[in-house]
Amino acid sequence: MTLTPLVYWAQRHEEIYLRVELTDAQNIAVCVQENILRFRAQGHGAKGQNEYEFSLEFFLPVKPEVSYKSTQRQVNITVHKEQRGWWDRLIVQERKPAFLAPDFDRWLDESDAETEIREKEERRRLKASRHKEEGFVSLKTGYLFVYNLVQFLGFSWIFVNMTVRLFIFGKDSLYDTFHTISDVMFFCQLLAAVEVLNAAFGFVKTGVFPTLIQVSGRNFIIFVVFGSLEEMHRQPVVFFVFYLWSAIEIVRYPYYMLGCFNTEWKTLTWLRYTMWIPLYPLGVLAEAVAVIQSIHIFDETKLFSIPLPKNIGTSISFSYILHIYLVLMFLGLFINVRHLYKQRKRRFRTKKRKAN
Ligand SMILES: CCCCCCCCCCCCC/C=C/C(=O)SCCNC(=O)CCNC(=O)[C@H](O)C(C)(C)COP(=O)(O)OP(=O)(O)OC[C@H]1O[C@@H](n2cnc3c(N)ncnc32)[C@H](O)[C@@H]1OP(=O)(O)O
Repeated sequence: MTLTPLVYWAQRHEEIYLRVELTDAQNIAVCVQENILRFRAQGHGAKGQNEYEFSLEFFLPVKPEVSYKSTQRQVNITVHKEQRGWWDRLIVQERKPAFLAPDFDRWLDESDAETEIREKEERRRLKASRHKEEGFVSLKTGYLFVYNLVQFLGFSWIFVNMTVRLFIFGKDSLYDTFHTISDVMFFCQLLAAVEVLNAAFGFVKTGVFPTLIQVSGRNFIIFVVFGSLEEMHRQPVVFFVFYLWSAIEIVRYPYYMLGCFNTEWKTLTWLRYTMWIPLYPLGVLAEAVAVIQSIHIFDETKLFSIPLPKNIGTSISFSYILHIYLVLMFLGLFINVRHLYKQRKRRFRTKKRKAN
């Protein structure tokens, strides 16, 4: 006599779930042919240890591929509907066989199943966007780390080179700073333009304006005042400007590098948010000296002077721009000192709050 196990079923829009009540099922054979599912297995069912089998002809077409998973207590079968939809019943016969019952553990009505799909979709979407976000974050971190590393190496080379040369050649080293250092300084300062973009695109949590002032201020000095006037190349002021710039950067960039990995070294943080106090005014002062020294050279050489129509005059000297720039410099100094003061307060206030 054929023994039939108890079979519980539930459906979703795309699948049918069958739970066959057989413990320690072995030699399981499940297949779907001509829309009929046939099951046979040995196991412990309602009639003890025996061979059990059943077959079901589905209400609507299903795919022939069937998957099952056997656990100690039951065999779970999943069948995929040929077409997505909600079935009125499981099998073609209107009268349901005695061994078949709804699986109330998995039972959902149509609208609940739709909600479940929507929730699943939402979860999948969230996971995908989190994945994308994580990918973006790690790409951003990698990019920032490499950028900061390159700048750190560049400015360290400048600082160490200048220090060593100062020790070896003493005062003489002040006169050829431009020749020995300017290439690397050009490179680092050009690259620093990236910082304005970083701030503009929100890659780093900072204002665009202070960064713009910083980068354009320095680039004006190095490319226009020093770069375009050979007479400026041998001025000791080049040494002071470069030394003051690089002194802060060999601290600032490693601070950012650690920040990329949410790490911090307290001494470095303190230096980053303290060294600017003497360095920034000194740096701007050195730059102002350079600008003042260059004024008469621009006047004499008429470099960058703006030609005027003959009836008005000869030309407008670039030194007028430099005078305006001198005023802007101190305005820029004021804006950035205020910005750095706020950053310092924010940094140390958060630290204190965290420590409490
Ligand atoms: C419209 C144009 C007008 C032009 C007019 C020109 C006038 C020019 C006048 C001024 C001329 C100035 C010339 C410069 C002279 C000198 O430099 S003198 C030497 C001393 N200098 C300094 O001490 C200044 C050094 N520079 C800076 O500090 C910056 O460039 C800054 C823009 C002034 C301030 O930096 P900012 O990013 O705003 O502050 P931070 O606290 O450091 O950073 C904020 C958060 O952002 C994170 N972050 C920033 N950059 C990076 C990065 N590259 N990588 C990773 N992370 C970064 C940083 O970690 C902070 O995050 P939190 O730690 O989470 O807070």
